[in-house]
Amino acid sequence: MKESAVKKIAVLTSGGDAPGMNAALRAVVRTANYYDIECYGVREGYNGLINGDFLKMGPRSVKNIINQGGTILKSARSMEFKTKEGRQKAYDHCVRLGIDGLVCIGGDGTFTGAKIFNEEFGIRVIGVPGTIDNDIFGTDNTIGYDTALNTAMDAIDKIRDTATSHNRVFFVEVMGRDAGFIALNSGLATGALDILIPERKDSIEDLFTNFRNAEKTGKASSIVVVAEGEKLANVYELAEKTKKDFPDYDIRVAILGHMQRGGSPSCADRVLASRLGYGAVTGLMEGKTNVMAGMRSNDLVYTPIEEAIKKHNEINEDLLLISKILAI
Ligand SMILES: Nc1ncnc2c1ncn2[C@@H]1O[C@H](COP(=O)(O)OP(=O)(O)OP(=O)(O)O)[C@@H](O)[C@H]1O
Ligand SMILES: O=P(O)(O)OC[C@H]1O[C@](O)(CO)[C@@H](O)[C@@H]1O
Ligand SMILES: [Mg+2]
Repeated sequence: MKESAVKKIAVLTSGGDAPGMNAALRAVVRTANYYDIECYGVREGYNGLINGDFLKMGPRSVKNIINQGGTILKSARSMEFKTKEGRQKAYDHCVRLGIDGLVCIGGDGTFTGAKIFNEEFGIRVIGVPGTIDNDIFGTDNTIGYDTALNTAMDAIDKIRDTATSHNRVFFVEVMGRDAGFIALNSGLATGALDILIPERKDSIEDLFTNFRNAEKTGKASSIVVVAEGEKLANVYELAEKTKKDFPDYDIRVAILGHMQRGGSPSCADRVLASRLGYGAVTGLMEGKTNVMAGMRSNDLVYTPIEEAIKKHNEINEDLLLISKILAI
């Protein structure tokens, strides 16, 4: 490899934590070490950058974390980084330490911040997609999504046991403030009667038609999976509306919540995190900046951050159709 474009890099985790962030951090630190690049960890996302909360990291600083959920660097949603003054403080710390490249592990908000930081101060930045939401263009999956999906699936399977035993209808809310990927795939995987996601315009009449069709085939219990960001109504309102039209239904609501963000990363997430962490460091070394390292069709690819956040991963409408056909 020709001479590296960076000599001293920093890495941070930001936004909602995601299983596999630690595996990505490990990959960044150890790849940097392999290529003789100094590496600093930044605590608590962009807040640590603003407050100068850096720690020098070497191969042993990331021992025993490949299998750990959460992020040992901790994460934050930093309001101050959204201000010019906050970013100036962050840049001053980078200059003081001689940081010439920054690896930002997080979601679309984290990438937006990284892009602005790069454009304002010229410091090299590279994004690693770490979010359970899977809402980033330029990578087939984001780190943490597979684990969260499996956590949601396991939980809904358990709800199915009790729903079936009591002939009940369950509205289950899964995470995704603006994205329906977890809802769509966990719903398909658990045989949900209906799946409601923010990317699609849903109607209560369609939902009720599904209930009626299910009744006709003798279905005695049902699960409806609803993304947190569903626009039609939240799970409690959906349950209330349904009860009005179907007074005989015994309805319950379950919100899976933050359990979906925790836990040991799946094999797929650990492999993805290792490959993208490696790709982030080698990308910076090759002089890449303002891009995200992603995995598409099993290949490491770099996408401009602008595209990664603007294009948003597309929902596969076929999955909704398949789910509808198979659920009744
Ligand atoms: N417009 C912006 N300008 C500067 N910084 C930003 C901007 N948007 C987001 N950030 C920074 O990125 C952080 C993380 O963003 P956000 O809270 O949206 O999470 P995320 O990275 O999208 O992850 P997830 O959606 O998985 O929780 C914000 O708290 C903020 O510090
Ligand atoms: O933990 P917080 O800050 O309430 O954020 C919750 C949001 O974060 C996410 O889990 C993504 O990290 C979204 O799915 C969810 O809407
Ligand atoms: Mg986000």
